[in-house]
Amino acid sequence: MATTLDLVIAIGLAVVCGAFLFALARPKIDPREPPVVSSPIPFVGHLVGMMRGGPMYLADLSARSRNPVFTLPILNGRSYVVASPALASHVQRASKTLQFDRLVTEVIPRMVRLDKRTTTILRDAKADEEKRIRMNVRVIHDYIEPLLKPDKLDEIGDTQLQHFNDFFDTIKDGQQVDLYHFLTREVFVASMYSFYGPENPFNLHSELVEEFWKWEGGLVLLMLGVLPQLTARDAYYGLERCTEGFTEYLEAGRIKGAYKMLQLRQKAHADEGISIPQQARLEVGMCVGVGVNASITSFWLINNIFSRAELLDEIRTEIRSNAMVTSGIIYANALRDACPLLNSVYRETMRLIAPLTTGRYVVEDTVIADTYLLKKGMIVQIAGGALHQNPDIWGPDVNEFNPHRFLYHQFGHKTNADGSVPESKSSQVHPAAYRAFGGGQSLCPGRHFAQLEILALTASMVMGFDLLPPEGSDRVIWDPPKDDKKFPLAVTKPMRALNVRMKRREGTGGLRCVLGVSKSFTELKSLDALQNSTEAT
Ligand code: HEM
Repeated sequence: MATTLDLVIAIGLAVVCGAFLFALARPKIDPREPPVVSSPIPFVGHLVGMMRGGPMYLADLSARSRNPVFTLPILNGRSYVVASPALASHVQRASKTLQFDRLVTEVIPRMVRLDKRTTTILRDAKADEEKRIRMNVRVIHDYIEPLLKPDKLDEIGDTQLQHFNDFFDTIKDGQQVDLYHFLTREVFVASMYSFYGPENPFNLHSELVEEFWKWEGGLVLLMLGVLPQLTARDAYYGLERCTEGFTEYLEAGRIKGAYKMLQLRQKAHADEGISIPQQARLEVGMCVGVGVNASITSFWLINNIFSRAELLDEIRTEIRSNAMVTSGIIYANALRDACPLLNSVYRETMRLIAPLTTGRYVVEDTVIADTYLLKKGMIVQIAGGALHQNPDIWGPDVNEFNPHRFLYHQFGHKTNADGSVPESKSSQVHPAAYRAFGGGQSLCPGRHFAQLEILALTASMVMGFDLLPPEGSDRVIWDPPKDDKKFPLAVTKPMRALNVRMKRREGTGGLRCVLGVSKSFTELKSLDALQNSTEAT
């Protein structure tokens, strides 16, 4: 019979053997690599931490480590985490050897379950060797970025705003809604209409809208790929149904009604020999970019404004004075160019809900800032959560919503101890600290469109409606907790419904938000004054 001593010896031996094996298997780290931050659980500790704590896990590690970049040993490799704006810039600039597109071609096939053949086409393993630009990068540079520049948004922006205007017309006075569901679905449906045309799958088969959100909501589990029909059932079948919808759309040639950039993108896929059902999967993936982040951001922006009565008043005054020619028309371009408070609140909202981590694949050993060695085959993460939550960057109120943080500059200012925002250039935040739209090679090409649509939707709500407690309640319970413990593929969602009753403000029936691109706001104002004086005489 084993004695207690035998047991102690056995455990001791096991610990020694375990430590020996661990030391053998541990990756050899070059002293020039960034300092290591270990986890108490070997091999998988950081993976588990990231899965369970999401962006906040990296933010916590960064606060503890206080190094601008550090190394996380994971399995038999490692990942580097960048937590300083200056180093983020260095990583962005080294785009030849720290590649975003290599990572994308690893992630997309898992997201939309591409077959091997299509995955091989996307990865284009010989591209670097043969000095060719991968197809997905070409599509972004040649079609997507140029056709989403501010001066190209007239037509598509007009369609989107028209969709919003029609939507607001259908709202019944006193209608009760869960604000999150209500707004996200409208922004998503409008975006699909504007980008994929009136015959888009979601317009023809409205049940696909919820199928899409089921897929998007279960993406992380789906991408793990362990028996996805069982472990990520809703996401799996949501993706299959949306794929069927897009297959029918492509087979029927309905892409002819889509925005030009998507037609060109689809042609590039077809030219590479990608089959229609596989192209359909790539279109489902594109819908995340086009329709998800802006939907969720609109909700938080509206929550943040309406939950603060004084701020709501100030923003109403700003829009009325600076973006409305007559009481019935809001000029969307003036929202962008002449409403600093609204824009500041927009950016501050995203600072708090978009702790997005951007990755780069190290294709060759690279030294950044003449100091840190990043080894080939590893992944570098620019940790948006760590950067957005750092009091050394943003000031002592980093965790608070400060509507004035971006009032004087789009990069923001580090606040004073009392939360006031200095105007001085010396307190201006480093441009690479703000990660809501990524940066460098992966800077979001849709950011101008996003700003246009989100500000337009918000202004229409702010000027057109009061949001009151639902029947039977005496107050609106604003600020739902954020679901920020998940590994972020998109901006953070709320963890509960936000129920409100929508009351139309007096005299705002027929309110429209339009682009008014052809003339500056000042010109429009003077034209209006002229017209009014002519009418009066
Ligand atoms: C508030 C709204 C939005 C946010 C917060 C956002 C955020 C981002 C971020 C962080 C990235 C870089 C991803 C990475 O580095 O890993 C990105 C990429 C991208 N976004 Fe956006 N985005 C928004 C709206 C849009 C819109 C409206 C469109 C299209 C109309 C769009 C299209 C894209 C595309 C195509 C990419 C991929 C770029 C590439 O592969 O180089 N986004 N977005």
